[in-house]
Amino acid sequence: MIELNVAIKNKHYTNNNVNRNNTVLAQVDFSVERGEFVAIIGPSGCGKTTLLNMISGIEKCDGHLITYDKNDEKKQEPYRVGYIFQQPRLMPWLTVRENIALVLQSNQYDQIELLLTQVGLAGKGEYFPRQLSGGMQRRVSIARAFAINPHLLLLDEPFNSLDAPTANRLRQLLIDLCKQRGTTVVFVTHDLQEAIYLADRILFMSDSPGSIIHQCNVDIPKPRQESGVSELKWQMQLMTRFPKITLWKID
Ligand SMILES: Nc1ncnc2c1ncn2[C@@H]1O[C@H](COP(=O)(O)OP(=O)(O)OP(=O)(O)O)[C@@H](O)[C@H]1O
Repeated sequence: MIELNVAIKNKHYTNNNVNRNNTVLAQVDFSVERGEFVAIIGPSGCGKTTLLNMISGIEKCDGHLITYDKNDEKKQEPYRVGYIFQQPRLMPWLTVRENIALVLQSNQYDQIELLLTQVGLAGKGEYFPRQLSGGMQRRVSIARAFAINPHLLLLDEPFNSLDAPTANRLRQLLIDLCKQRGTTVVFVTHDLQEAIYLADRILFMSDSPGSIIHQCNVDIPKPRQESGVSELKWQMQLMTRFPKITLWKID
């Protein structure tokens, strides 16, 4: 069953200061199945964040078609989209618990402890963001996104600039939470190995203006081992001539 349909003819920004239109996306068409984990990979500046912003509704997209599935058992509820940004974007003056409570109704606060335990932050609810490491702050942003139990979760290079073991632990945490809840995911990255480790399907974006130029299913059982991921990475590189590769080790 289709969860998300995207049909964007083109998206441009008007940069008044240089009196120019900048076309960022052109002919971006794809669908995502319910419960599917799709990674979108492309070079810096090809429009990945813009695409997520359009899907989430942060960015206006008049005339484009972005439709969500309102399936039977959930159709009485508002459609919920979670978004994990490149930076954790926590409110520095609020505690961990208060940062998560921001997205909840007061009758849902009892979930917070369970979420903190699930992301490995039991007992850290009264800490302020400045008292946490970078990896712990990302865990809070993951807990906050899952707190609304999203139908669709969008992630924009959420594990950038973390050391490899921390990033690997958070990737596994993401896989576990999505599996438990059956969350549909669109995950943006510029790291092919990360995409292969996480995704059921990878969409490759061209350089600016961005459009989808290839797609590949990742038919390796999870949990994925480093050898299988590396082998598929080289095959995909050959097939797509995708130039930007970051190597990291799966532990
Ligand atoms: N609000 C804006 N106004 C004008 N131009 C913008 C705006 N937001 C993004 N752009 C331009 O759109 C293009 C794509 O930006 P975007 O952030 O979507 O790319 P990206 O693929 O996510 O890049 P990265 O991987 O480096 O994060 C860039 O040329 C950028 O300058």
